[in-house]
Amino acid sequence: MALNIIVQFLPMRNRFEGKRLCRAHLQSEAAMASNPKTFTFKDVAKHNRKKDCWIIVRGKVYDVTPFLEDHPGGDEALLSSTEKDATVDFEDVGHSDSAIEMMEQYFVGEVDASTLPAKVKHSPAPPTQAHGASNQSSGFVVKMLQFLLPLLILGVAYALQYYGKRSKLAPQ
Ligand code: HEM
Repeated sequence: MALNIIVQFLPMRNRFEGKRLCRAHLQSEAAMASNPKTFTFKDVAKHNRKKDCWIIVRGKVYDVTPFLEDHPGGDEALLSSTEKDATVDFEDVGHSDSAIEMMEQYFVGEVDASTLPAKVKHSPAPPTQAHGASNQSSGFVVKMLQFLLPLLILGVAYALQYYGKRSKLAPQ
């Protein structure tokens, strides 16, 4: 029943998008929408080439091979998003609503979340105590030099002037 409703709806959607699809295609598309295929991460990661490029975004798998040439962000952005969970990369770009709508046509299934590789933490390690201390002391030395250097120059200038005068006054 649900499948029939989807099959009836899909031709309208595809006519609107200017596509002509046969009934068998529509039925398989409808079946996939109601019962998506589940892939392991390893299976998806195999599709990592220009001629066969799959990406994972928010747990869903997209075959973006036909979109590589047309992707406004370039094919490299999509190719470098293979073999990983590209959700963060995708979201960092701030894709528009129309980009998100476009994704639907490349949807091929879902990824088994338990097969995804563990997330790598990219946050920088907190500075160690010794590192922080050496930074603080070098900052202090720089400040002292900034204060002392003009005084030192003044002192030398004064001393030169003083000894210059004395040597002039001294009997020949
Ligand atoms: C099925 C998946 C994707 C679709 C349908 C898609 C679609 C689009 C579209 C329509 C744009 C134009 C701007 C917009 O409307 O937001 C765009 C830009 C872009 N996309 Fe994607 N994209 C996908 C996946 C990705 C992924 C995984 C990356 C990885 C980083 C990516 C990187 C970019 C970049 C860098 C831009 C250019 C942004 C700019 O110049 O401002 N896209 N994409």
